[in-house]
Amino acid sequence: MKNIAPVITIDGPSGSGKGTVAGILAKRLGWNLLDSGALYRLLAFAAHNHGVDLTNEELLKKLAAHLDVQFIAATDGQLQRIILEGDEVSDVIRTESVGSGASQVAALPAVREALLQRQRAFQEAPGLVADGRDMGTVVFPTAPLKIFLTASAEERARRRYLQLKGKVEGVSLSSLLDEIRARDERDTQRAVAPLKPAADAIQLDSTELSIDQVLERIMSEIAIRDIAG
Ligand SMILES: Nc1ncnc2c1ncn2[C@@H]1O[C@H](COP(=O)(O)OP(=O)(O)OP(=O)(O)O)[C@@H](O)[C@H]1O
Ligand SMILES: Nc1ccn([C@H]2C[C@H](O)[C@@H](COP(=O)(O)O)O2)c(=O)n1
Repeated sequence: MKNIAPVITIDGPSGSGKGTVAGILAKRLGWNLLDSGALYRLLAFAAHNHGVDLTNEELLKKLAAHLDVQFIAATDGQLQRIILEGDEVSDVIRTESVGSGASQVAALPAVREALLQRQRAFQEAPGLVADGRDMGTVVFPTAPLKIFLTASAEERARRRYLQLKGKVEGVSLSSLLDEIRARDERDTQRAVAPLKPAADAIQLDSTELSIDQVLERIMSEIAIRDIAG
């Protein structure tokens, strides 16, 4: 039964709204959720804690293969929680510096290979919503619905600024825009599994759309395909 569970993939650059939309969609459908970026973030965070250099592909591959992580599904009153080696890290892995480290380790082929099966194991009944950079191109290439969600870099930086302002000290719109552009460049230009739309993905530019409007568009694609029962 495991591999026939349908998958909806949502790929796109940082700050385009993938995680937000994927979380709401999974809850609405009662499906499982894979936040694949969290795995790369966890690896970068664990590497830092264990003193492993972010360019040491051999050691990172081993760390990725043995990453002791637990995803605790969201409930009505609580967001999804992530536990790494016994400690809750749901918030600390969300900083832009961990994101940048994640983007560096994600460019290493051995790391991607080590995390592949772990990601595919999330494909369980009744279905899976998976967000990331290569969900539709590499991890779930036969998914019946693939969304490629974008927004202008300026709008993505603005969203991130609003998200972090008041929570993180010294956050500035211009440095967030620089970081977003640097991450876009690394994620799209890497040799292995670069960020790009799958040939059969529906491209959605959310620059001028609210979260509800994005969800509405995706729900109509789900209805057209009749994939959620
Ligand atoms: N359509 C939208 N309009 C306005 N704000 C949005 C929209 N979509 C998402 N946001 C907000 O933008 C911020 C970033 O969204 P989110 O974390 O979902 O992006 P992401 O693509 O998953 O980023 P990352 O890949 O870095 O994890 C959040 O604060 C979210 O509430
Ligand atoms: N499927 C994925 C998911 C993430 N990454 C890398 C590239 C991102 O910059 C970084 C952090 O992801 P985020 O949490 O911001 O979605 O991880 C990837 O290469 N492939």
